[in-house]
Amino acid sequence: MAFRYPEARRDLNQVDDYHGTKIPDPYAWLEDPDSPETMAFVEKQNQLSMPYLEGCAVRARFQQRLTELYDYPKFSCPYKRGSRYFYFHNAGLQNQDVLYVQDSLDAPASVFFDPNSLSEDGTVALKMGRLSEECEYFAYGLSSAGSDWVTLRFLNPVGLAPLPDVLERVKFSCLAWTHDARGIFYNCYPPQDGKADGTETTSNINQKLFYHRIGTEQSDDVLVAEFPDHPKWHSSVTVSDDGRYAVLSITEGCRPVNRLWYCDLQALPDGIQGLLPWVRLVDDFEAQYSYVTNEGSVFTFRSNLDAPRYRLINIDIQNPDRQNWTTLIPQHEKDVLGFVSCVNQRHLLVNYVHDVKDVLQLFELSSGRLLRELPLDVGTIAGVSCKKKHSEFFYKFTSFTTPGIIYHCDLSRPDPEPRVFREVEVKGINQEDFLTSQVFYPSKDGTSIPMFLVHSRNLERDGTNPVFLYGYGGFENSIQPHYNVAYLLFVRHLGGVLAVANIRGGGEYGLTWHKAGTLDRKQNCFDDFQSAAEFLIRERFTSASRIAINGASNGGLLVAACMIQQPQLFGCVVAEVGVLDMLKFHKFTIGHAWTTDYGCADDPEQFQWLIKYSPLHNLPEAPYSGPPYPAVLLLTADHDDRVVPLHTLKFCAALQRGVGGSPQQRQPLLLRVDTRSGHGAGKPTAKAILEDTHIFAFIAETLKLDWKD
Ligand SMILES: O=C([C@@H]1CCCN1C(=O)CCCN1C(=O)NC(c2ccccc2)(c2ccccc2)C1=O)N1CCCC1
Repeated sequence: MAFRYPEARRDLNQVDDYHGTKIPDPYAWLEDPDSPETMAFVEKQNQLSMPYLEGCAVRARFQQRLTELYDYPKFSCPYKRGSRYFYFHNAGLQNQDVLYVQDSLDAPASVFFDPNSLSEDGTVALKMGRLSEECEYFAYGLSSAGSDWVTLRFLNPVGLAPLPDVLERVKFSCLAWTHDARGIFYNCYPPQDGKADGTETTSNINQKLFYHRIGTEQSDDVLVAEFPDHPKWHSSVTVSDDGRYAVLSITEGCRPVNRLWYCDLQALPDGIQGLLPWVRLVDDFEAQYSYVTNEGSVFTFRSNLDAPRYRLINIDIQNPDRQNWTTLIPQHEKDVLGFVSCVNQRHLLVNYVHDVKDVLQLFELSSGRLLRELPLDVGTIAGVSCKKKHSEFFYKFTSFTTPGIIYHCDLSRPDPEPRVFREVEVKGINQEDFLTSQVFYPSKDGTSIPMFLVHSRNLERDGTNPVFLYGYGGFENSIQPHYNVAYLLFVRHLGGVLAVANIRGGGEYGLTWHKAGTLDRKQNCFDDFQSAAEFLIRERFTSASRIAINGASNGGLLVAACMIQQPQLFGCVVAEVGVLDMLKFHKFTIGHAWTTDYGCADDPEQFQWLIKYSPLHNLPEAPYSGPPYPAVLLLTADHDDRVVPLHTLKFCAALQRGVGGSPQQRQPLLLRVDTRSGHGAGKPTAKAILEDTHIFAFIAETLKLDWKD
């Protein structure tokens, strides 16, 4: 059935000039989230989309099964702090995970912090938390309605008495106690005009680094670093394992590179009283240096300096010249060095990523010698808990079909073997029903791209199976196997194939893989993703009209751009919180940080890159007579201050006008704007279940899939 889409005013006077090229922006009025006209547009879109989504044939069935399956107990690794253990737990359907504490691993646990008590709808989330070294205080950051804005508060871990200290305007912040527990390093932004609740689009610049002393007012906090000449810089402090140094990492945007400054806190005659006398160990943006540990003046960093797959280097800050730097663990010839943590004083817990699958090894800190490999199935390490001063550590394993297994290893034992500490089962779904495989397919330029496939064991490769193809492709973000019950329901009850394409732009093979999907090579991401669909069709898993593509954030850009480039290749597109206006993204909230992957339209050459694929600027104009577009579901939310909703609102208006008016367009082009919700982090379980239900019900409806028990 054809749809009548809401009329959206086109302001034909709104034309921008990019280095001589005139670009109309008729829906620019949708950039004001508070205008009555924008609010009316959102309301009309929801009035069209919500009845359709609620009316999808499998919606109730999917929601019921998803709720049942979601309702399994979730645990984080335990964290030993002081003499006690802390861990996050969710009974199954709680909106937010709860932080528990126990005196020993098998002692009864009690609630330490329960964010669920802080809001009726579960939209207040615990974004960050940090106990001081000897558990004198617990600092924690709360965010509301999905916004990136955080309010920091403190409580006494014994008795849980709240302290009066409150720190506001915190965002993208570190949280680092000095070991004397007298105070904490954190970041905040200067006051701004207008709202700061996550519905505003105001640019986030001039982030500063402060030191807050417990028991004082935020207005008395000590400004310890600021960069007035570099408004886009972010800073982040780590306090060294021995408590002596404040290690400062400075980034500009999202490139995996940073300056590395430090301050010897013991050398401060009067303690932290003002801007710190930072020593600039590395004062350029040529590479990334992440603090691992230090033995006295010898610091170990994970770095990509001359090592796109990363390596460990040692820098003696007494002999800081580059020619004195040494390699502790050289770059692996194929695998990417992932996280590295010091444990048991003299060991390094080292993660490698081998063809998108995790490996865990133990090395000797003093020599960089490999001691042993820790047993791990094919999948992903979803969490690690260890400290230099502890001999024991925990790690959590997950995969597409394993919800979570937590291992415990104590290196002080004579035979330190990891043992299963906790394994959760999901009732009602049988791991044996699913087959996970990894394939490699050629992209347009011949590059071999890995892709995970999950489907039922008895799948017929007759070209008729529905496919849910997911991708991201940016910011060095690797998409590794992860447990998602909605994916498993799609496979089990809608007879689908889950496909996760590890396209360029991610970090799957290190920096070269990331760079190959950025700036003037961004089209590689789209080629890789379209090639994934072509591969699945060629290999007779499916056919174009049975393919649903999904991506969020940078992944929303991915699927929107691929749809526009090859509308006949897909049957359904679900674009979540996407970056869709590539000419203006840098103007809003933290968008300026993404120019490291995308470039910026303010630059004439980069404008030429962006205008070629920007979804908002490459949609067909009415009257459209090309191939019908797939069914489209666009999702965004009113408190998304990471990727502001205006991207999706403008794109929706242009899509419904450009394509929606065509008589050949039978599939729906819908937008759903959620409320009291944001980019994704901290989303309450109830909202997550409803959103996944809408997504898969929409896919089932538009691909005409039947539920099979
Ligand atoms: O949300 C995003 C992107 C993807 C990764 C994080 N991100 C962000 O936009 C994160 C925004 C805040 N942020 C920075 O601007 N630099 C980061 C950082 C994050 C990842 C990689 C490098 C730097 C930072 C700040 C302080 C200290 C340390 C790091 C950070 O968190 N996008 C939305 C759509 C396009 C990209």
